Amino acid sequence: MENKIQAAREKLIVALDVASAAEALVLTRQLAPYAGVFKVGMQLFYSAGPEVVRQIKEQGVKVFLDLKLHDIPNTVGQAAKVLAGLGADIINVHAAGGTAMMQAGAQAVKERAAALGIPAPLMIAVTVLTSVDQRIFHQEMGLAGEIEDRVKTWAILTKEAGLDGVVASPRETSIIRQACGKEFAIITPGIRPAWSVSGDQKRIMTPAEAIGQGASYLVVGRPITGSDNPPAAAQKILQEMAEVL
Ligand SMILES: O=c1ccn([C@@H]2O[C@H](COP(=O)(O)O)[C@@H](O)[C@H]2O)c(=O)[nH]1
Repeated sequence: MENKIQAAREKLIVALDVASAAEALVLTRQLAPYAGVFKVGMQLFYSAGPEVVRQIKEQGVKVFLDLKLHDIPNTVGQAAKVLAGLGADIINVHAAGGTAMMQAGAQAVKERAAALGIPAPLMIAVTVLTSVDQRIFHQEMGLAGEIEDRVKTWAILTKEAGLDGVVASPRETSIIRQACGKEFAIITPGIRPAWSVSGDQKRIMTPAEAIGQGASYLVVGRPITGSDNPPAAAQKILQEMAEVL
């Protein structure tokens, strides 16, 4: 079982959606025994600045820099070059920006990492946000068809553009895995243990279900960070993941 707990730890990403480096570092120290990767999103990055990436990495964990770049190819390439220099282990763009945009980001990241002599971070594309359901997809976004078909199309586009994987709901994991193969990274937010509330997340699964579907990584934020006892919540999730590995 200890090996399975370790394997689950490598797959658990904690979303540090907090307003300061101090809060993020307290959570990282408390939760590092249970999670191998910590996610810096827009709230933390915009409030604490780039230095927070290095501070979190000093705790001996990996960093997923979740800034979801989405702009014209030149702008994304230049921004990705800056982000690659921060030492993050995972960086992302939006698949909706298209092939040229994704390639510009991926190429800039590889070149920058090579110039610095550091390992290139995984370059990942966000497909359809997990807060989107069929109604929002059709009526508000004006998009036709089923969400899972769009996710599959964008996952294939992402792979063909040379990126390493996608962010998607755990509900689309098996369809992506079939289309893109076992080496393709599938990062799944929208994780809700049975004992937690869904909040703004729409396309959700439990940690055990997501692992059972073949997700590479599970992103969990509020069920852990919003709990009265974050280490206990993380341990419970880790145990649930390990049981199906
Ligand atoms: O489709 C997406 C893409 C990114 N996220 C991010 O994941 C975490 C989830 O946090 P919870 O508190 O567990 O809901 C959050 O940082 C999002 O920005 C996502 O949820 N869905």
